[in-house]
Amino acid sequence: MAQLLKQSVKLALIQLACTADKAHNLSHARSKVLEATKAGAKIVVLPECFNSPYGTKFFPQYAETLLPSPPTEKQSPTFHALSQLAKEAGVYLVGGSIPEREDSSDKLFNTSLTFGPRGELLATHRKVHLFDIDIPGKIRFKESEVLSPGNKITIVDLPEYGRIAVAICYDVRFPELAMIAARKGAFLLLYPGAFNLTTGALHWELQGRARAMDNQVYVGLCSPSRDMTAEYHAWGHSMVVDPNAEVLGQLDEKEGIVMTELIQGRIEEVRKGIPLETQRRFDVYPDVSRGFRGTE
Ligand SMILES: NC(=O)CC(=O)C(=O)O
Repeated sequence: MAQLLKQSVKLALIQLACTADKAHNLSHARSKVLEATKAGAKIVVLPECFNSPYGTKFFPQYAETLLPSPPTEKQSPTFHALSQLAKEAGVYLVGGSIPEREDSSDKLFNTSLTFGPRGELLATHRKVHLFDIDIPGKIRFKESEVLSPGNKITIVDLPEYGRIAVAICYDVRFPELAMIAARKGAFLLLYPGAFNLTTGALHWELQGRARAMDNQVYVGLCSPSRDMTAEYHAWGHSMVVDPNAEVLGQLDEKEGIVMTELIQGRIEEVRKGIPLETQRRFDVYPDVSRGFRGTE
C-alpha cells in the first residue's frame, strides 16, 4: 500500500520576530527561510500575520489585495516576495498569513499563501474560524469585528512528498477540519498561529498533540516570537508533533527555527500499532465524515 509520505523530508517552522515594519519583516523572513533551506529544509512555514502586528486595528492598514491572481506588485508586495523566495530557495513555502482585502467586496480576511519551488502559487487558505474570545480579566479578541471567514478546507498536493493541509491558528481548535484533511490523505497538518499568554499555556501544545493523536498524522504549529512591547503577546513555542502525538521539537518564546525530519513510513507504523482507521464504527456514527475517506 502506498505510504502517505512518499519520502522523508525536513520541515522547518520559522518562529519569526515580527514587527510593525512590513519591509523589514519581509527581508527578515527571507534571511530565515534561506537559513532553514541551507540546513536542508524542503517545507518551510512562516507564522500567522508574519508581516504585520497581530490586532484588529492593524488588519485594514496592512491588508493586501490578492485577487485577481496573480496580483500586481503594488497590490501585494508579500505575494511577490514569497513567490520569489520559494523559487530562490527551491522549497515549498507556507507563507504564514497576511491580512487580505478583497477589492470587489472590501471584505478583509486572514489569509495564508502556499508557494511551490518554482514560485508558483499552490493554495490560498482564508482562516475559516475567526478568533472571537472573551475571557474576563484576561483577553478579549474579536477578529469578526473586521474580518470575514474563509469557507473551505485547504489541502495541497506536493508531488514529491504527498498531501498536506494548511489552516490558521484558531482553526486548530476545530477537530473536524483536521479530521477531514486526514481522511483525505494528508500526512501533515500545518497551522501558522499566534496563541497568547492566556490560551497558549493551556491549549497550544494540547491542541497540536490532540490533532496529531486523533488523526495519526504529523502536525506543525508556527508562531511569531514573543514581543512584550507589542499589543498582542504571542505564545511562541512553535512545535512539530509526530503521528504518535510525541513532540519532536519545540521552541521557547524567542525567535528560532524548529527543524524536524518527517520520516517516511512513520504514519503507517503508528497506525499499525493502534489501528484506529480500521476500528471506526461508522455504523454507530454514520453521519460523521464517512464520506470523507479516500483521496478526493
Ligand atoms: N489567535 C488565534 O487565532 C487563536 C488563539 O489565540 C487561541 O485559540 O487561543
